[in-house]
Amino acid sequence: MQEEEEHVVPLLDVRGLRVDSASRGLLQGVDLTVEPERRVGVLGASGSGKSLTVAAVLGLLPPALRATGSVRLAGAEVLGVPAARRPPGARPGVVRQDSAGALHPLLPVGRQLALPLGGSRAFARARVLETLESLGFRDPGRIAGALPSELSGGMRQRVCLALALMTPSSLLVADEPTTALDVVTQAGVVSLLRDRTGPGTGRALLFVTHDIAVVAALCDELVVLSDGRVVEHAPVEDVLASPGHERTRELITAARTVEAHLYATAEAP
Ligand SMILES: Nc1ncnc2c1ncn2[C@@H]1O[C@H](COP(=O)(O)OP(=O)(O)OP(=O)(O)O)[C@@H](O)[C@H]1O
Repeated sequence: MQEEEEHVVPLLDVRGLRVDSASRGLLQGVDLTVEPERRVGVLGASGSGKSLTVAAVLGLLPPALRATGSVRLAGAEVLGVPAARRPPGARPGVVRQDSAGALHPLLPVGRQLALPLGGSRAFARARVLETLESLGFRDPGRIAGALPSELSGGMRQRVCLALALMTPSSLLVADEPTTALDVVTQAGVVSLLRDRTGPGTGRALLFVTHDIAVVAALCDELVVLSDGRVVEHAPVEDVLASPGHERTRELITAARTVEAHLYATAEAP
């Protein structure tokens, strides 16, 4: 008897995604899947197509660009459908590099966090305080009453993560969330993302970055984009041990060079 192959339905299934401007092709047919509770890193040099791919997943492509292909999220076709018109499960939570821009500047963060929640005010407040506390805020009541401008960059990034966790979607999209942070704060955000996504959490992660070291610390799989195409998609440890594409080798070599330089600088008298 033939052994039955395990078939996992992807949570996110991007197929043949092309994005064209009036003058040229920007994405040349991106294929990308994220299975439930997996953490997938998307790596690529500047201009390789990471932001456009994420924008298509989030429903944020600029109207002047033409997109074809398919983006299925939690069973729904969502290519070209803005987040507000999608079923709740197909509106991913998002954490971006620009935490200040992602939050309303004049609304206390507790009120912003309560917006996606239904139920009574007391229920929403309890849920907000509990989420803030679970993300390491020692005085969640004070944070809930603060304006975004009254928080540090790292604190704002944790508030954005709290906001993303309020959404009912099983996909969290993180677009360069640690780039603007110092190394210690960066490590804290990576560790929170690791706790809140992956096996047993009910959430998968699509993590976009330039930083291969962060992908190695956080992700199960790595997708490498180059010139608007996926050139490699494999488990992280396999890619690091034996990169299958020239572009991946370049990214790994570049990361090692930076690391070696940092060590040399740190050890210099
Ligand atoms: N609105 C737009 N109109 C025309 N071209 C665009 C637009 N947005 C992006 N592009 C082009 O599409 C290509 C991919 O851009 P994208 O922003 O996805 O790259 P990226 O990998 O996210 O780069 P970075 O790491 O620098 O953010 C680039 O050549 C970029 O110039």
